[in-house]
Amino acid sequence: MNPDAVITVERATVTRGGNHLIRDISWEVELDERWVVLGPNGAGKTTLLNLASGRMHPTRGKVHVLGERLGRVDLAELRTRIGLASAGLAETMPPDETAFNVVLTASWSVVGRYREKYDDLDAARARALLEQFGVGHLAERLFGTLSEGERKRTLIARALMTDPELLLLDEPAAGLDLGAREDLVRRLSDLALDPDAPALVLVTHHVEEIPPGFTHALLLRDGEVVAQGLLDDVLTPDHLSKTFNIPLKLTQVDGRWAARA
Ligand SMILES: Nc1ncnc2c1ncn2[C@@H]1O[C@H](COP(=O)(O)OP(=O)(O)OP(=O)(O)O)[C@@H](O)[C@H]1O
Repeated sequence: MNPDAVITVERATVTRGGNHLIRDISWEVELDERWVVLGPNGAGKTTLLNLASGRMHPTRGKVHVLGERLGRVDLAELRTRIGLASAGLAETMPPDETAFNVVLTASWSVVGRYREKYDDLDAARARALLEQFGVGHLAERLFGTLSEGERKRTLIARALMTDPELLLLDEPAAGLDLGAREDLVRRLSDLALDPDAPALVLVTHHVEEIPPGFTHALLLRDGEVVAQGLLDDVLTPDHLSKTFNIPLKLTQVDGRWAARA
């Protein structure tokens, strides 16, 4: 096995109720890579992320995450090594905890303060991460009172709290206004360019949301791979048109992509 691989998916198929959510997918992510998974609604992006985060097993094929084979490993232990930020996770956060506690409690893999002990280093890390994602001034605000964009940034800070080896971001810019999206893309670009950052996988529907510094892309359609590899090789008008089933023009300016019909 490749010692640098953090995710290895070998011919994985996931079937539910007779439907293939993904079909015969092979994919490898190495520790210094930053991947974008791009595709239309229903393409299988979240399913692939669920495999990568140990939240789902393949019906057929093999998946290794951080050197562990899914199905043969304690998933609770594995998940502490993986940071995940998704809309589904946002809903499980207690609205009456502060943003600071939402980040801090990740160290115990819990969502609310109870009797766990946190030391000063944990508290300092939580504050630094909130600052890094531009929500340091909201540390004492209740999570339920934060805007969509502020909540998303808080959850990315939470996902990084345990210093994970792999960070998975499921549509982090969905629902954000233009200013909030641009701010988030810039912060994710800083993260992508940081050599000490974990391996990154970002799921999105929009090429406009790809932060500079991302290195690879996987394009999905109907549960199958249209193209995958280095971002510049994969992001072509032809591949993108096939992925979204509509003729698309693609431009790249200052490291940012844009697509239109
Ligand atoms: N439990 C299930 N049973 C049957 N079909 C399912 C199940 N879960 C997901 N699907 C279907 O599998 C396909 C892939 O779903 P998935 O959520 O992975 O897509 P996605 O690319 O993340 O979509 P979106 O961009 O809309 O979030 C969809 O057509 C979805 O309806």
